[in-house]
Amino acid sequence: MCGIVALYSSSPVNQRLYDALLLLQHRGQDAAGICTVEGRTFHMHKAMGLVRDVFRTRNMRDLFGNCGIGQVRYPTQGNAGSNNESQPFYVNAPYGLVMAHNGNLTNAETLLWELYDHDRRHINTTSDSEVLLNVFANELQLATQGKHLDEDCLFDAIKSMHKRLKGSYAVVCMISGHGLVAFRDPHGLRPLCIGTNTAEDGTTEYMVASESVALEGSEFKLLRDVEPGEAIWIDEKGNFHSRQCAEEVTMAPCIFEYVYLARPDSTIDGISVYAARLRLGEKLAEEIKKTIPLDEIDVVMPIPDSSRPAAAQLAKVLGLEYREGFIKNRYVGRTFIMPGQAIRKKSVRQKLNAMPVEFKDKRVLLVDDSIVRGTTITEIVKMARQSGARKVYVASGAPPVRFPNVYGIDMPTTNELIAGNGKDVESIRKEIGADALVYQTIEGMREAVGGLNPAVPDFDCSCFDGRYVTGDVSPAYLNFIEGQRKAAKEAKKKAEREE
Ligand SMILES: O=P(O)(O)OC[C@H]1O[C@H](OP(=O)(O)OP(=O)(O)O)[C@H](O)[C@@H]1O
Ligand SMILES: NC(=O)CC[C@H](N)C(=O)O
Ligand SMILES: [Mg+2]
Repeated sequence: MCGIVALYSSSPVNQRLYDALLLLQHRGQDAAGICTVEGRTFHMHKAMGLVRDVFRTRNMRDLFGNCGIGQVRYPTQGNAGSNNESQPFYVNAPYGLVMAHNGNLTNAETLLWELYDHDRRHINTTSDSEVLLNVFANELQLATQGKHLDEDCLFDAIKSMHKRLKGSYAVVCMISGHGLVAFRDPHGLRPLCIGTNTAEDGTTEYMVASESVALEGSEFKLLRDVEPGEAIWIDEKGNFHSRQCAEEVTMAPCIFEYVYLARPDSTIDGISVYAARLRLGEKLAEEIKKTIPLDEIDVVMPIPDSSRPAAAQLAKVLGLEYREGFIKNRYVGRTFIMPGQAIRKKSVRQKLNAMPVEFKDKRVLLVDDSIVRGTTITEIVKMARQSGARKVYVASGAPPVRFPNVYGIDMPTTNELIAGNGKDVESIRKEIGADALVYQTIEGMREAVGGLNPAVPDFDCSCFDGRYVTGDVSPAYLNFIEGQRKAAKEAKKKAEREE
């Protein structure tokens, strides 16, 4: 889950791309990059770090042009912590292409060898996004052979590309001299929306972004979501074209966007993330009623930040007091999307601090949006007890996360999940040291989110139910990923020892 953005305007875009990336920062903290185009020349700056650290005034000044794309990265494949794998990626033929990707290709390995052996293309990193760019480049090259690039050949190229790719991909791309392209995979796994604005000179400006919050922050109006499988093209003259390019479309956006990933003030596929979180709180309240006598709970507390709407609504529905017992250090980023378990663990304590006055002799119900590796909640339960809580109950707005995610969230192996390998709730409760543990049900979660837009027929809930909508994720593939992860960890340890 990276954040991506594209902007087409009649005036310079550098500052507004920067501002949009700041609004998407919660989607990726590893690296950031912007590429603009001036005439046929690309200007790019990208590096590891947060948006505010990556871009200095001198870098911003060099980003000339009225069209551009940007990305904030949260790595899922390839090297985390590598400057070379920050995005956008560039390839010089055909035309000159730059691309930013949110998602994860599940057949990157196969494509890599096809690109070497058959398409004669060189990939210089271990990122699946560079693979994706080169598949697109190859298909565009073939579709435009002996022709000028027009709507038909561009969309034909995307059609052929969809046939080769597996996994999740929301993409923004610039073709030098030919404008801006954006597309979404046939399941719509990762979000992508379009907004418009009327510029001072009366022309229409377009922005495409992972989340509507990025559009609104730049005073754009949300036009609509990009449909699963659809591609849009804003040509060099500013004309808008769109076409469905996938043969089979089965919409199933990732439900985890609503649970945790997206900002609450975004609307994705017609569903307000905030409204979804309130309803997740209501559904969770029903489960609590079945498990913990309400007169044994003195106070409900959120684990800041993402669980706040659900916890507040849950407290309201149950008629319980809602208090903020944990204060968040606003200068520490999101813990879950940090690379490496050691840094995640350390960050929880740096990020959240308990206020003893809210805990002393109380029976507290702590609500989090999700429990994934259990890093946060294990520390938090300890902190609540150290602060004098008499009883510590825990409730999770999402069901147990039992299966790896292969569509752009970094949970690649079952063994690192606290509920992995079918572990029962009682064992998890003991492991986190809570007096009671209540999870949302899968049906409750689906109803809470899906009930807000019946036009979304299905959701990807693979990390909860093990059903992978792309149909190509076998146990052998999951083992392969697990092996890759282990090898990467060992290589890193070895490198550290040799340093
Ligand atoms: O079980 P874990 O592996 O610890 O992961 C789950 C936790 O991580 C996330 O918080 P995070 O600190 O990333 O962000 P937030 O401030 O948006 O809640 C999420 O909201 C849970 O609190
Ligand atoms: N989370 C994402 O969207 C990651 C994009 C890409 N797979 C990478 O690792 O850089
Ligand atoms: Mg959290």
